[in-house]
Amino acid sequence: MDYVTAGESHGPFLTAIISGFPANVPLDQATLLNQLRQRQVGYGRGGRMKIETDQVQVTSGVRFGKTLGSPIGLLLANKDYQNWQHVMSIWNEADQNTPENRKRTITKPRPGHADLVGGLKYQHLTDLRNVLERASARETAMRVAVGNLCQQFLANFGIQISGIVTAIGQAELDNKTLAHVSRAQSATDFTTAVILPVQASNVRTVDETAAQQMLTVIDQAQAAKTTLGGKIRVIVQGLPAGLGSYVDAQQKLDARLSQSLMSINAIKGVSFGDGFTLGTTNGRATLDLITYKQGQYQRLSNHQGGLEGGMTNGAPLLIDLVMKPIPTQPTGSPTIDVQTKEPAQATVERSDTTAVPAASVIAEAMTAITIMQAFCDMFGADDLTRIKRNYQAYLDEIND
Ligand SMILES: Cc1cc2nc3c(=O)[nH]c(=O)nc-3n(C[C@H](O)[C@H](O)[C@H](O)COP(=O)(O)O)c2cc1C
Ligand SMILES: C=C(O[C@@H]1CC(C(=O)O)=C[C@@H](OP(=O)(O)O)[C@H]1O)C(=O)O
Repeated sequence: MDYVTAGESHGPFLTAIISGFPANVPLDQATLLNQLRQRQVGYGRGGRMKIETDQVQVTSGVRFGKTLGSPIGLLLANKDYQNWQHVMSIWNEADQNTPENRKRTITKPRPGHADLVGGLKYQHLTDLRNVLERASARETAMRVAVGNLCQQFLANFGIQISGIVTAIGQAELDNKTLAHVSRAQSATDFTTAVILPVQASNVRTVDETAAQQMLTVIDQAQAAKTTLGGKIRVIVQGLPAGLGSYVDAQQKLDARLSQSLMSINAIKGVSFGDGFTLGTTNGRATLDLITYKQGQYQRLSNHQGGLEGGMTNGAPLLIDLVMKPIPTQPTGSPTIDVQTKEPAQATVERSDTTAVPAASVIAEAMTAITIMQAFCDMFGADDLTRIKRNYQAYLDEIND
């Protein structure tokens, strides 16, 4: 299974083509649309999210609610395109010289964005909009759609992925709450508790008090005309041991997950299990000791985050991400105009105060894509029933 997306932030559509998605997988449209909505509604988003109501259309590869095994086409209209038709004109060269377009031409690169280096690399210095339109995180709407189809596939095997906000700026979940959501004493404890964010808060965290603090720091940042980043924990429950491999660098699942999660805009770090604290702990305290109970190998702890040697070990995956603060500052930031080479203020368009809640949804999607790829590598990718048979045979073999 693989996919490609296309689309500019203010262009007419985002599109995706997914190839190699197995046949006969039931898909639910409401689940797909709800996941897209989750990406949009996070507290701290700017004006753009008031314009859009992301509604993805499935254009191929699905019939009567089930996949056909043929490429799945997805189409998502940017409502904001109505306001940008001339600026984003696809064929009409004359549109380049309208006063409206001249006003929207960008020559003052924003630090923290792809603007400057993208302009140098692709020869777009006369209008950096040619860079930022694709570098924008708008494209992640389509990745969430692709990822949700993967989540729906994985649900057939009891695999559940939760992306939870653990910090926004200084407002952080306390250690006890963090431990509660992810560091139970044995691997089996995890499978009983499905982790869901507190829905009402719109910050996708798991604790009401922390949610209130997060809302407050977002309001404070907005009032102070600055922006915030934060942290996210992704938890994957219900995994079999053995996804990924130790035999080739490219097959290592921790490496593949890192690549896919780091590809989310503004994510600056990924760690697994106890992560960076492993570097300051002694070895004995970090081992997840092995037991054998009721015909299954189990672990007494989960310091490694469910991965050993590039493979899942049957414990839940625990992945932490850090997101930098939104780079565009409401008051602008000093830069250099690439036409005049003179100091200038970077271009400011409307912007989010924070997008950590949205990124937690995108993180679920990227994790689902990578896990599904590893799953299909191992159990096949043609037909759901056959994949289920292969999966069951493997479980019977390793659990005997
Ligand atoms: C969901 C989401 C929304 C974002 N919204 C904005 C925004 O409104 N303004 C902004 O400056 N950056 C925003 N970003 C971050 C930029 O896209 C990102 O920092 C930029 O493309 C540079 O990429 P890098 O930070 O990965 O190096 C957002 C990121 C995500 C994931
Ligand atoms: C459009 C989305 O996020 C955008 C990501 C983004 C950026 O620079 O990454 C900048 C903003 O775009 P605009 O300039 O149109 O307001 C965000 O709104 C989205 O998440 O769907």
